[in-house]
Amino acid sequence: MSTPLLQVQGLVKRFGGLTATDRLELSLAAGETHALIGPNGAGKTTVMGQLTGELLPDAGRVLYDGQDITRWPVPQRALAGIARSYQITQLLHGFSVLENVMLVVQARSGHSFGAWTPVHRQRALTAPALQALAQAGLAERAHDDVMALAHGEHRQLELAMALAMQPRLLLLDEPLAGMSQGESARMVDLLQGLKGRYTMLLVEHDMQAVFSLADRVSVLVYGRAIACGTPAEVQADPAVRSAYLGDDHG
Ligand SMILES: Nc1ncnc2c1ncn2[C@@H]1O[C@H](COP(=O)(O)OP(=O)(O)OP(=O)(O)O)[C@@H](O)[C@H]1O
Repeated sequence: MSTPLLQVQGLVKRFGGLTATDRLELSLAAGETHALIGPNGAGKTTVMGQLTGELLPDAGRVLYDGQDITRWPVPQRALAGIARSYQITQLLHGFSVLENVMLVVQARSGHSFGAWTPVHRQRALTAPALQALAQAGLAERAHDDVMALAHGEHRQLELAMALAMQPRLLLLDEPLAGMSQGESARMVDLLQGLKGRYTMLLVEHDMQAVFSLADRVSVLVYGRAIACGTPAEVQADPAVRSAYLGDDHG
């Protein structure tokens, strides 16, 4: 069996007396879509933060492509291909959708394009930015001001910006949050189209979406993974049903 793209081993994160991540084990094969679910406060966002490098664990290791990245800072992980898509509050207003994504491409490229002619520079940034927008279903909005986007399109732009990082591991933090039914269905379709091309870790409260998208699901309760398996296995697990899916409540 090939090395998993992501391995989380014995991860622990404490906030004072609270153990938000409790000896977590997680493994994602390359190309897998893995959902992390659990009730409010279970520790899902805290895990995401430790994968991006925004939070440092108190114990345990994070291995990415076989390398120990536990202490790597955020930019190093991003350049290695770990991208997080979550609600971005700092879009550049007054700039187009395309220009906002081009800035991500420029940051990702790691150089200033100083020696390039404007035409070459423009092309080097535009083509990958347009490709990311197309993958996120926003190509036709490329030249509109970001302010003109509807909520669902805003979330698509966040996905495009994560894709512009050319990730191998895509961390999706509640991509359906606040969406209408129609917008959710569109986003699920888009994510369905990305399946297999990226390794994805999905945190999401919409169970219908989770069970339709994920190859495997890990269930977190009080920071601990109480179950991990296919959507069918997890839905049938008695511990999951009583702790999370509300079996006890009919
Ligand atoms: N910076 C922090 N300082 C102190 N406690 C924190 C901090 N961040 C999270 N917590 C606590 O850690 C626990 C896990 O929080 P976390 O946000 O990771 O849960 P979650 O599963 O993402 O919840 P939700 O589904 O509501 O987003 C919660 O009890 C939360 O209050």
